[in-house]
Amino acid sequence: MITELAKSYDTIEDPELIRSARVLAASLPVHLRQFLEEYRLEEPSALGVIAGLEIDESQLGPTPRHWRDSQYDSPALPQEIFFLLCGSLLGDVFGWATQQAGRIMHDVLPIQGHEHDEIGSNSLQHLSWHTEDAFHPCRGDYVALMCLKNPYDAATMVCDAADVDWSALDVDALFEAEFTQLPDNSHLPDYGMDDAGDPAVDLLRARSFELIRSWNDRPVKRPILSGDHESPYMALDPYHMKAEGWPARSLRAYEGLCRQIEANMKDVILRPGDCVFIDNFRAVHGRRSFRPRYDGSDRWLKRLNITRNIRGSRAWRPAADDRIIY
Ligand SMILES: NC(=[NH2+])NCCC[C@H](N)C(=O)O
Ligand SMILES: O=C(O)CCC(=O)C(=O)O
Ligand SMILES: [Fe+2]
Repeated sequence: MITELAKSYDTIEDPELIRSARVLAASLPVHLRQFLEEYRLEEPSALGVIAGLEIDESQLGPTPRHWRDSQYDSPALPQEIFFLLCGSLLGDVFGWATQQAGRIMHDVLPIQGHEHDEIGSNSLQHLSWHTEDAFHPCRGDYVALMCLKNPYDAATMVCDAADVDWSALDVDALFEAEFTQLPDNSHLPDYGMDDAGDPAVDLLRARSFELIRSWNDRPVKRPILSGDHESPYMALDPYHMKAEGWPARSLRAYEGLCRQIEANMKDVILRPGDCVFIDNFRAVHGRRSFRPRYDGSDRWLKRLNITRNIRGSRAWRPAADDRIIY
């Protein structure tokens, strides 16, 4: 089915394909749809894995040197479609104007020159654990990763909120709007920008970069936890947090949470064909360091952001069916 579908599209970014995704997903096997629906509704785990998708590495060809080189003629288009359909059963996929040139399907791969930068395309330096897009009020409910290659078993790290002993923490303090979360580096023009080839889009993107940059100067105070006090949702990216001026109680509560998260972090090694859905409210994640090769055989993942409430970002999008947040 996905091989047939792939013949009709040039790129996964085709708005017609993205718009049809949930309708097309109705043709996926019922046990798969059931699995994703239970994962979404019951929250049995912060991690849902669909394994067994066929990947022929010889057919994939070399890992691109940059996400910029991957959008057209993708050798993995059938797999990308499968991943899109599965993700669309959890919610609506979306992208950021300020990340990977406003694409919806991201690449996670090591980029030459980024080895020691704090960004997903680094390698020799670990990627410190975080909530995906923690700084943004429109952050996704899920961040999904599909593995195409991982020859040296670089580990993704995940901490499930279910493994945190909330009774030992000052949960009430973490529900208070006392915490400053700054934008992460992947939304900086240096990393995320590319020419759209359309002056109107380029102008909108420039405004979006400027808005996000302005949050560095005037950080908003927000809670780290939300939802149920016994089994809370969390949003934090400590690398991009500034503890300056926080009340002593808030700081203590935050440090206690970070210690627990670090103690409960687990390695998950993605294998080619694994589609991993991370609950971005119930887990934080990161990645261990590895040595990149830059010879075409490097680790290569695809990434999707998924929201259960696309209307929540309507003020940030030019049209109801536009999936890019500006
Ligand atoms: N601590 C961090 N580095 N947070 C940001 C995470 C990486 C970011 N999502 C990226 O695409 O690169
Ligand atoms: O590479 C991984 O396994 C995770 C990447 C990630 O968390 C990110 O790019 O934000
Ligand atoms: Fe991430």
